[in-house]
This record gives sequence, structure tokens and C-alpha cells, in this order.
Amino acid sequence: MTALPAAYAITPPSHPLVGRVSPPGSKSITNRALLLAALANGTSHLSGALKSKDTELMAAALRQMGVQVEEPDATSFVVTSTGTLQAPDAPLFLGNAGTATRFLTAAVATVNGTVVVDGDAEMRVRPIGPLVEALVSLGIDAKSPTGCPPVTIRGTGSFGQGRVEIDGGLSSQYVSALLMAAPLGAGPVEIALTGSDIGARGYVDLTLAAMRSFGAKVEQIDAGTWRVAPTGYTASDLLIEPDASAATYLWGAAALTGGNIDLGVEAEAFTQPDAAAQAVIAQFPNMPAVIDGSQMQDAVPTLAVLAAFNNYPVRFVGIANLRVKETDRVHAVATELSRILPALGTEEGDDLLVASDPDLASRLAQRNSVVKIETYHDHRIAMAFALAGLRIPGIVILDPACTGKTYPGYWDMLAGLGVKLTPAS
Ligand SMILES: O=C(O)C1=C[C@@H](OP(=O)(O)O)[C@@H](O)[C@H](O)C1
Ligand SMILES: C=C(OP(=O)(O)O)C(=O)O
Repeated sequence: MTALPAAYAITPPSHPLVGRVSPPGSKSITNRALLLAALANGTSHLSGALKSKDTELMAAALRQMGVQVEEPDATSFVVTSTGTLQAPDAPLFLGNAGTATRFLTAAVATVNGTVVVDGDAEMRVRPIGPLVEALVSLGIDAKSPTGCPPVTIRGTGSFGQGRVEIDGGLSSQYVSALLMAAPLGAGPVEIALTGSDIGARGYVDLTLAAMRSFGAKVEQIDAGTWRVAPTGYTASDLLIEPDASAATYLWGAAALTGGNIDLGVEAEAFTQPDAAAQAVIAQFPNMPAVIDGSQMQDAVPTLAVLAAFNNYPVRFVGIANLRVKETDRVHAVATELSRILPALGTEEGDDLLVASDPDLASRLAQRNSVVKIETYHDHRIAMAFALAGLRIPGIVILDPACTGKTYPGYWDMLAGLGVKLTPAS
């Protein structure tokens, strides 16, 4: 792959964006399927998969633990495993992949030996304490001195059994991580939510569906309790659906330019939570005055950029845990919107207020200045703010390569729709 420039200047297209674009495979499902295939005895074929930094980091970590992960083509993984992860001879480095980091932290408790789960500087400030405490309550020797990675897990080859409580308020990934490791328990494992509600529950549903595809038996006891049988996993073939969070940029690009982009899949067909954003985008430029982002968190940067052009101001609520994603997204979105126009985005507590202006594009059309969008190593800030560049001249996206976390082909996709991207610095 050729290296991307330090920045891209976007020229607003003079035409609506029209065409057929297949979004890449779902990050969430790919990283679940890679892990579950590695925990199964046999060979699993995963097709429609995402190949990006986050999934390559997961694949590399599994290879480090003795799992054979082959890549016959650009959208497939073939995973062959004995169903048992081996102790790696070096720490697992998972960059800023939240899914890989959290899911593996629980799964490596099944290793007979010591595993260190670590990430980059950003991951080292993303909390993992509640998951570590839950593992400790199961009798697992897990330590994270800072409450963030690195986490050191000294496994004895079993995941334990019995009841474990977890507060998933900061991240639903803690709950998914425990659920996915639970079929490897010495006996049944009961996972119960405590404390604050989990953010996007749809991700737990995604986890349960993936587990069942690989033969797990999960019983829902009540709204916040699951009992998982100690079945282990069975190798399976899986066709992974496209990424719903990636789809939000395409729905957004079509809405902002009055175009029509065919994704080859209807919003209703997705099982991922972010597909709910399509119904909100469909109302553009009359999106609601209050948008609850709690059940479509990764879509909030997309919706917030659209909101700048909406007919009415928008308040985003239910988004407190956007502060512990790749970057503090509440702050990043407010800051970068206000770089476009002072006070366009503001924070009020954990809410994000967008001072929408339906005339924003025409008001800024004559402006001759360049607005350099800081992207904080966050793929979603880069992808969402590129949408602003479809309407406003002078938008420059710094570090466009950061989209490689989940959508390496993002800029080629925009160029393919006729958007002019000029390398800049
Ligand atoms: O389970 C998953 O696949 C994900 C859960 C969400 O994170 P949190 O559970 O940390 O909110 C989401 O933001 C992330 O991109 C993917
Ligand atoms: C929050 C995200 O990722 P993760 O938590 O998996 O790093 C995301 O992709 O927007």
C-alpha cells in the first residue's frame, strides 16, 4: 500500500455523490469471529471480513499464541486452532484496538502461563479496571497497576466458574469479553451487570450472536444476567456483514450532497447498533433537536458533522463514554467544529451542542482560509470531518492514514465517488 500524505485538502464536489460502494466488513464482528475461531478446535473460514489495523492486530496476537491465521484474499481469514491458546513469548501489542484489547484480556485467562496485554499510548489511558476486577473475582491472577493497559494475566489454563459481576458503564466490551471467554469455564459462568447501565447494548447482542454461531449455549436469566454453559466452541464458517459505522459516512456523504450511494445492503439488514443512525440521517436537514447517541456511539461524530448543516441546533445526549474512546470524542468534535466556525460545537457537561446553521455552507463558501482539522489519531474524527469538506471549501484533514484503524480504503472510496483530494501538509 502506498503511504498517505501528511494531510488531504478536500475540494467540495460540484455534483451530488452517486454510485455503488461496498463498505468494508464489520470490525466488531471480525474481531469477535477471529477470537472465537481461535478458541475453537478445527478450521473456521471467515469471509467478508475487515482487513485493517484493528483486525490485523487481533490476528497477530492470536498467531503469537499458536493459532494459525491465514489470509487467502483481501476479505477472508482462515483460522485453524486446537482451541487452546499458548503462552506468547512477548507481550501482546494491540495498538488502540479496544475490541482486541478487552476481548483478549478475558480470553487469555485460559492460557497456562503469563500474558501481558498492552497497547499504544492512547490505549494506555483507556480504562480496563472493571474487567480486571471481574477476572480477579473469578479467581484469576490479573493485574493492571494503572487501571488501564498493560494488564498482566497469569493463567492456569482455566477460566474459572460461578457468578461474576461487571459494571459495563464505561465500556460494553468488558461484558462481551467475559461472555466470550465464559464457554471455556471449568463449569457454568453467570455474568451479571451491576452499577451503571451498559452503553450500547446492541454490542452485547452481537457478541451473543457470534458466540452462538460457534456453538456456545447462553441463557438469558434476566435483562442483565446471562448463564453460559462450559461447552467450549466449535469451528464454524461465517459470512461477516459490512461495517455499519463505516456505512454512516456513506449515508452522511449522500445526505450532505443530495446524492445517492448504493451500499448493496439496506440499513435494516445490519445487526450492528450503528445502523440506527441511518434513520436519523434520513431526516437530514431536519434531524431532531435532541439525539440520544447512547445506542449508536461510534456514529456520533458523523451525526455531529451533519448537524452543523442541519436546520436546527442539535444536542447530543447519552454520550459520556465517548470520552474514553480512541480520544475524548466529545471534546475533539466540539473543538474541531469550532475550528470551522467559532462556537459551532460546545460541550455542556457530557453533552455536545452543535449550533447548526443551514446556511453554513453558503456563508463559508467565499471564505478563502484553510481549516486544518486535527484528528487525534482517531479514524472517526478524520472520516467524519472529511464530510464537512464535501460542503465547505478549505477543509484539510491531518493524518488521513489514521482511518487505517477500521477503513483503510476510505480516501480511495471518496476519490472513486469523484471527490478531489489534494495532498497537503
Ligand atoms: O463491542 C464492540 O465491538 C464495540 C463496542 C463499542 O465500544 P464500548 O463498548 O467501549 O462503548 C464501540 O464503540 C466499539 O467501536 C466497538
Ligand atoms: C471506539 C472504537 O473502537 P474500539 O473501542 O474498538 O477501539 C471505534 O471504532 O469507534
